[in-house]
Amino acid sequence: MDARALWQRYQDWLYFHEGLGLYLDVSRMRFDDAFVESLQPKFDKAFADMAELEKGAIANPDENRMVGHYWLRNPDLAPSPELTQEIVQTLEKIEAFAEKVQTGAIHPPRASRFTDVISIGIGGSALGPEFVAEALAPDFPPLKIHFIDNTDPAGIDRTLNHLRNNLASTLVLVISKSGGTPEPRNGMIEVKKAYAGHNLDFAQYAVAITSPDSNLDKVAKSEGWLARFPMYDWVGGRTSEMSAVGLVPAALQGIDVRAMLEGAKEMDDATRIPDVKNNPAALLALSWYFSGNGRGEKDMVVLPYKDSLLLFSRYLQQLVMESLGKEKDLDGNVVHQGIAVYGNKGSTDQHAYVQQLREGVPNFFATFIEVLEDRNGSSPEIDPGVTAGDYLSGFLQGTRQALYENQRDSITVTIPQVNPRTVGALIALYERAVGFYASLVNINAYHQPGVEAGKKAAAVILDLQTRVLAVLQKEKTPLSLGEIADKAGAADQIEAIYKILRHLHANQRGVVLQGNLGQPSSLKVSAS
Ligand SMILES: O=P(O)(O)OC[C@H]1O[C@](O)(CO)[C@@H](O)[C@@H]1O
Repeated sequence: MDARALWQRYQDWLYFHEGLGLYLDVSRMRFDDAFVESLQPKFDKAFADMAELEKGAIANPDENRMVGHYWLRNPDLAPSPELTQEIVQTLEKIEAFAEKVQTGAIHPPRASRFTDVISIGIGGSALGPEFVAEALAPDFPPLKIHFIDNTDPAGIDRTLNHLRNNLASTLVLVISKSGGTPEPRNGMIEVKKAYAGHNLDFAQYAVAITSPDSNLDKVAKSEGWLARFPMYDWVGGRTSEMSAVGLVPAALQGIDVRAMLEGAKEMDDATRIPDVKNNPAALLALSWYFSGNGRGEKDMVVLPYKDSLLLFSRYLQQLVMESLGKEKDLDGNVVHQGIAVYGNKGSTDQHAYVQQLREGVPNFFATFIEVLEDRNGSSPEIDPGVTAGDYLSGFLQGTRQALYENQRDSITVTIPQVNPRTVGALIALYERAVGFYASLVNINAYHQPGVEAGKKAAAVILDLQTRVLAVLQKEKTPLSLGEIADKAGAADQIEAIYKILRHLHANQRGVVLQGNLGQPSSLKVSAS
């Protein structure tokens, strides 16, 4: 296509949301009109499915749940007055709590203000808060946020070491929808011990964000934690940023949560329009479908050209891959769906993997996120008439063009600036696009059966560890791995047993390995 025709295509397909100042350009995805036409029946169904879902239909059949994250930003849409009221009241409660913490009306026992906050959670209970903190927290927030989003002991130590002198003024959020996920539970227990080690009463620092009556909720209630906020069963973890999960940490950092909700609401309104060309989420879903033949054959590379949006790709990774990565479709056929997502930020990535994007395996499509405003205030000139922001803008355009010339398609989302409204809108845009795409490929976007397999397998390993340690404690003489496996009644688990013992040995946990470490079968194991 020559430059003139491309310019025409750009204008023909350009979507612009006036209220948000958001543009979506899908002109560099090479679909034609016939393709768009062919997807129309699927889109008719996707629009109808979405309307049902918003009315409260059970859209997550295996978990028998409604899917209502859209109601969080427009509570009047909730299917019952009780739900509407609950959403409104929770938001008011969050704002009141954040204000009291910031003004010192709620303060820790030994300090006049909370200065820091540790947010403990994983997956949907971490990625949204992390993305939003990186994107929107002021340079000098009223409370500085720190995350524990894993069960990595060294990671937990690092966070606690940074806070060693401030623990007495650090609030702790424990975020877990189920209230039973091992990683946040472990984080909570370790942090609780650290507080006890400093003679601090954890309950006076702790806030729970979880489903009412979950294990976490029960602990928080019985121990009299500072506050508890509800997580609703009709909000999935990966779409929970605008529930208490995301709003509590955001509000504590002084981020305008109402503006975030407003931006999301405006985007939700725009993505309700049942017309593909005038619906930005439908345009995204169409582009994804085109690129990967409706089978996820191409990866989504997300490249925001703005440092503060660094974590957007990580956030989208869960939203897209946990929602779309499914073995079976809604009719039970094995389909192995999904779209792989990765990315970091431009122009930084141009000096890393963009080389492969331009010349290597053409197994992806790019999504550029462009921010029109360079910075708050004016920019110095780097060269005559040229600023650092001009470079950034030039690099984005240049990369988009270089990819296109080499048959690599891309989408560009442009926002006027990174602010609570546009971040709320971006989240809402992708949430809806994922919903539409799931409908196009006929899968349930709202469950995650695959994640359970890993959790169950880990539980089996921990149980095996207990059995193996019991065997070793009884024995006087060193045993081979095979002997331990037999005695533990787990002859078929010898490799797992070896790895458990090697890990315990490395951590001086009462296990000694003797022999050639490179030849596991030569090892003799004893309790120390
Ligand atoms: O908030 P929870 O219940 O601790 O779950 C954390 C994450 O774990 C998952 O359930 C997957 O294991 C995600 O869907 C969820 O966001």
